[in-house]
Amino acid sequence: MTDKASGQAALQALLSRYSVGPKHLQEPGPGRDELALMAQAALRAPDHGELLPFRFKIVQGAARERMAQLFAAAARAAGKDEAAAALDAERALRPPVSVAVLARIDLGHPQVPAHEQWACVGGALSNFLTAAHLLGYGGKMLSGAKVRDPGIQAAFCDPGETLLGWIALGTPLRRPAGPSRKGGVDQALQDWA
Ligand SMILES: Cc1cc2nc3c(=O)[nH]c(=O)nc-3n(C[C@H](O)[C@H](O)[C@H](O)COP(=O)(O)O)c2cc1C
Repeated sequence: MTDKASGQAALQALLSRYSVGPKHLQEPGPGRDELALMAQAALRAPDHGELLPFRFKIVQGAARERMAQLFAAAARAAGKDEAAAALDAERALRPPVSVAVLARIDLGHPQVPAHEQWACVGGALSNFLTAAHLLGYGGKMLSGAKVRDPGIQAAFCDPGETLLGWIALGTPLRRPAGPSRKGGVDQALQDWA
């Protein structure tokens, strides 16, 4: 429990979170301690059986170059031309920090079905993004067909893991403030009778 005043302030801050795409991110990205706080927030997602069905992998510094090469190779493998491959490589280099999101779903778990584990992964991802926002960073979860590229999967995943994509993180150039195209509370919250 938090006291009401600080809870209201935190809630207002949460309600102002919108995704900020890589085009609108600049240096500096979050540091190691801030990323650890984001991971701590992710760990507060409801997790039936405490299975920890997610992992985050930080891509920063020189690792961004390596990821850019992988993105370009995946683009070529998908039949894209050199200009398109260069654009895909740029996607790895543009955000100051990217964080790969991996799910490890135990399909044979006796108590916790796969959909409950996926719900935890979604909660973790959302908490991570919210923590980034509360620390003053912008972020956006991005995927694309490249998450299914065998070379990229081999580079990021242990056996049995699924690559969801990457959270692009950095200092926002602007604060997006909706409105979202999504439906509102009346669609999301209904009475059951
Ligand atoms: C797993 C996952 C993958 C996503 N991949 C993409 C993507 O490749 N491109 C994209 O524009 N949005 C993608 N999105 C959606 C954005 O991250 C974002 O949620 C959406 O633009 C809505 O913005 P909002 O977070 O401000 O509501 C993805 C979301 C999730 C959860």
